[in-house]
Amino acid sequence: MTSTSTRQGAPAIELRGLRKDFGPVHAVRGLDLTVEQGEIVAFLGPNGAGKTTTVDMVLGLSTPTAGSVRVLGREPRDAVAHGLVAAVMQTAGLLKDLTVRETLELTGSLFTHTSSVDAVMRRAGITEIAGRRVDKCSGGQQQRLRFAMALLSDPELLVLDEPTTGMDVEGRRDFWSAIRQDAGRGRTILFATHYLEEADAYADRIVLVRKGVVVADGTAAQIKAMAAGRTVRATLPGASEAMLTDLPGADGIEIRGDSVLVHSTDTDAVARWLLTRTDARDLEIAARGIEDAFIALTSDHQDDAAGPAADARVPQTTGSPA
Ligand SMILES: Nc1ncnc2c1ncn2[C@@H]1O[C@H](COP(=O)(O)OP(=O)(O)OP(=O)(O)O)[C@@H](O)[C@H]1O
Repeated sequence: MTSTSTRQGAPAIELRGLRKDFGPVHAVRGLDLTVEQGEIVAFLGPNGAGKTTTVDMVLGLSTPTAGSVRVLGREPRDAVAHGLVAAVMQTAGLLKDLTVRETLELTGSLFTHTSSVDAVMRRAGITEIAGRRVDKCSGGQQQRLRFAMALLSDPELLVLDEPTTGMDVEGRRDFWSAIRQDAGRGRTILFATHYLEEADAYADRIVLVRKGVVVADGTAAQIKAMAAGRTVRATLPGASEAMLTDLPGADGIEIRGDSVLVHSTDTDAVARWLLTRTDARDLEIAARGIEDAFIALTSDHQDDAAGPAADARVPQTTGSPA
């Protein structure tokens, strides 16, 4: 990789107080994040959390309303111009009449320094489809072609924005296996995704965003630990929110007819309170699935002033994960 062009020791990405407004929409609301060189970071969050808006600013495609972005110690556009950063975007256009090899040769002709077309095809796992026309490639193969295009400049930082959206299970697995093998070479990778299991399987570190700010930052194990919790289900005739305002330790409460579901990390306290302070009966306590936990961490219940996101937050890591 072109390490001589990188500022020595500079973080791969440094975002400070980053904000982006689109008129009245506050898409990013004061986001701080440091990604060290060599880290593989998943940028995870629900629809509209601000992932793409942030990625666009990292790539110099848009400018912040406030705050700063540094990429490998440089302004984003400068880093991109030096070939230090490349992106794999779901929507990036491909010319459908060209073959895979022709696409890469054409892209390579735009750079002064490039890796060989054969080498990037090998690394992206598309050597066997070199002669195939782009419009005959599956969605997954097209994404691996975009990955190969991104590798041509041998970038220090690779940014992937929801790279596997719409791909089937096999396509996603092949895509990630190619990315993972390449990441072994020390490249920094930031990928935005909706898929918790992808973040879990492929990232050293998960940064969870919600409404334009970071709400959790840690290893997959740390995120899962903070997302851990259980659900208390009880029958409570005539249940209402007003009856449950003093309920201790609830991360979220759902009322469905005469049933109450309470998400909590201290389900003993919840159960005790329900049994002693209300007419609740038929209590069941069950572990939450990881998807439920993710929803709990990023749901609107987190808006409460003393919301559990603040309580459960994993200390922000500024270096590589242990
Ligand atoms: N160009 C724009 N003009 C107006 N609003 C925008 C624009 N781009 C994004 N937004 C809004 O900013 C917020 C953040 O959007 P963004 O696309 O960054 O979220 P995201 O986390 O990438 O979501 P998704 O997972 O759905 O792709 C959303 O409310 C979105 O509607």
